[in-house]
Amino acid sequence: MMEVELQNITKSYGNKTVLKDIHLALPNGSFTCLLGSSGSGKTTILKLLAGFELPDKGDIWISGEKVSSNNKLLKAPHERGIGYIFQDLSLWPHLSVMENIAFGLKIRKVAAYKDKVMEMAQRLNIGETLSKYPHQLSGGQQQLVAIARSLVLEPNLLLMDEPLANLDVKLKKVVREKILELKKLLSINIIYVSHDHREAFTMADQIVVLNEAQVEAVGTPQQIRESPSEFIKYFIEL
Ligand SMILES: Nc1ncnc2c1ncn2[C@@H]1O[C@H](COP(=O)(O)OP(=O)(O)OP(=O)(O)O)[C@@H](O)[C@H]1O
Repeated sequence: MMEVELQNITKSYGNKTVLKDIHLALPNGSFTCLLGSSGSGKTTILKLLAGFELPDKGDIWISGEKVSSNNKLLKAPHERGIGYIFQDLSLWPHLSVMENIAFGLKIRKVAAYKDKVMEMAQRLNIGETLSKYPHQLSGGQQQLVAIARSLVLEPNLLLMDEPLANLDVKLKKVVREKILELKKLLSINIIYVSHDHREAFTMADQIVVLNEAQVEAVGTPQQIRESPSEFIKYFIEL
């Protein structure tokens, strides 16, 4: 089954076409990286999936359900079972780590929220930080809090927009390994935006390369490496 399908999606802002007749199908259980230069429409795809923006044309399907059709919203963002992690983590500075991670669960009135928060924090090795505040944590720990806050809501699909961009090389490695570990453990679908092709090639099982509002190539890292177009050779420095 396809977890996500974009069918003939077109999106413009003013007279600028950001996505042009995009067709994408991402199978269940996949870890997909969207690669492409700045302004190629990667974040726009995530926003369309999350329901924060609507396409001008085309249908979007998530977990077998049509969530938008042309510029009509059929399923609201909070009903889509999606977690979203921005580059700017948007942690609440005045709330403890425990309260940050519990935020969505409390809104949903989940009675056993403390147990769920503690279990997720243990999995991510941030159990010791629960009573601290975001400014008392390292960049990597803050990143893990943002990931915990999304995963504790048990989304089917996790959208990550350059989540490691602000971390140093060592922390990047640690968080990257954690993400892969969780992906296996929770069998969650991930769509991950990156500028860094090395990151994409080591983490993803499917890569989508965007170029000038269109899909340049889709394939496993091996397929992309074996038959790269001229643009991909240039972009990825093959
Ligand atoms: N709300 C908006 N209003 C007008 N233009 C927008 C809006 N959001 C995005 N754009 C434009 O759409 C294009 C694609 O933006 P998008 O953020 O999807 O690119 P991206 O591939 O994620 O880029 P980056 O790698 O720099 O984050 C850019 O030219 C951007 O300026």
